Amino acid sequence: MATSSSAIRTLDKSGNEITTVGFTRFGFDSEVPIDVLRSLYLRAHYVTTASSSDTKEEHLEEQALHAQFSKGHVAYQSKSIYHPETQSISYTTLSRFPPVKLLAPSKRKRVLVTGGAGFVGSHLVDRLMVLGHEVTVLDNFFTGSKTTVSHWVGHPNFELVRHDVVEPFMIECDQIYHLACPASPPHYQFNAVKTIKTSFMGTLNMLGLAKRTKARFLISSTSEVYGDPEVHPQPEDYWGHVNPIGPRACYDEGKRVAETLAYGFHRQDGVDIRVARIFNTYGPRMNPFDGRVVSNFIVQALRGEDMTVYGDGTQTRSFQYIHDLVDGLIALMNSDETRPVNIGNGDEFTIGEFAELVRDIVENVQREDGEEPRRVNIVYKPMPTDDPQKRRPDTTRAKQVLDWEPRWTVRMGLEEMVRYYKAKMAEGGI
Ligand SMILES: O=c1ccn([C@@H]2O[C@H](COP(=O)(O)OP(=O)(O)O[C@H]3OC[C@@H](O)[C@H](O)[C@H]3O)[C@@H](O)[C@H]2O)c(=O)[nH]1
Repeated sequence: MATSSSAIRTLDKSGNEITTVGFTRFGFDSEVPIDVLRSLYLRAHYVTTASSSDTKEEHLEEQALHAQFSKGHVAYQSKSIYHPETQSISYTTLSRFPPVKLLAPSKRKRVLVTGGAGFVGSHLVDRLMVLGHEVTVLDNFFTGSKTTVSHWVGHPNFELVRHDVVEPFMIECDQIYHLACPASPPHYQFNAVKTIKTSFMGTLNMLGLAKRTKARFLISSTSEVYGDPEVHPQPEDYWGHVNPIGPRACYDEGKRVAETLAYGFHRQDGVDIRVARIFNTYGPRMNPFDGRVVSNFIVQALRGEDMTVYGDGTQTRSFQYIHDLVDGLIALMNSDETRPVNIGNGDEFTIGEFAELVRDIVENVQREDGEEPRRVNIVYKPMPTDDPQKRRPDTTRAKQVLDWEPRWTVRMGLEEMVRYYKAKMAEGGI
């Protein structure tokens, strides 16, 4: 097994090295070393029984890619074995779980994460687990995947339940992060009725649970509640500009009604609610084929395919890295703020500029890895109906009430995500 660990240095917006993510806010410590998290999302999923020298070389390369990040956390690597001759895998669990904090019972929370096997959910779960809490994941695996959290299966603090939130669910818990809902436009439009049903009935069921158990309830709302905004950047008191009958309505109107439900339960029944309006977020474990712009662009550039810009590429988005979002969600959950709070990064790009940035970063990473990059073309495709023209969060409230602001530059986050997809490709996962 390769032991190279020339770890990649990640610098934050002020030029300081990022070695940990999280912080202590409102008496809740969310800080964990970034290497431990990386060892979970950048770990190799299996080792190969090398029958040919070719396979062995490929495998060593792939191990080296993972090792660059995980600084030798090999103790937590899977020992599953891939047999190339028969194209089969002998699965094992992790050789050892990563250490989790030993918390006093008064500090240990029982946390329910709906949609915990999705992109955002799985990173939140990793963080809460390493911090020493008891975590239950509910997921119907429609867009989430068991593999995103399978490294915790069997841990005494962890439980994974296949369940669809449109059906009621009962459990004792202290905090509920309600994330369950497809989030990528092609996925949420695939079955529009199911999407709005998930937002409405799922949120109704989980608010009912919060009411019964007196758990604190955080809903993951979205920048899409602002629709195609006429105010820029978007503050939380902007009511939005949403087409109630368009193809995006199942998601944006669904999230708006979910917020309405949350405030209904808050006012009528005293449910302790938190509302996070999440802006475009990207990072490892995003499904490479979920159709959103960051995953599409990186996968296209890595495969040497044309990068598809929709419309003329003048529409804008502001992109936040997953660890900043998780910091913001945990800070909000543990704060006293019951008003909606935007969680997003203010670095705004036109989609045309963003395509060029992603292409440059992919080429740089390929060069650093000693490969000859092949310049891909940027091509233009029709603009989807009701695609918002501009989007940037006003994060004044998050700064004031949570003392939170994004630390990751878009470049740093993209580099890590490109390396993650590269490693997945080397492993045959893409
Ligand atoms: O291949 C692509 C994909 C997307 N795009 C464009 O890139 C922009 C961003 O598209 P995405 O699909 O990534 O995301 P959107 O901003 O449209 O929606 C997102 O908003 C916030 C979240 O709540 C959701 O995750 C998602 O709905 C859009 O203008 C889209 O048309 C491309 O130009 N090319």
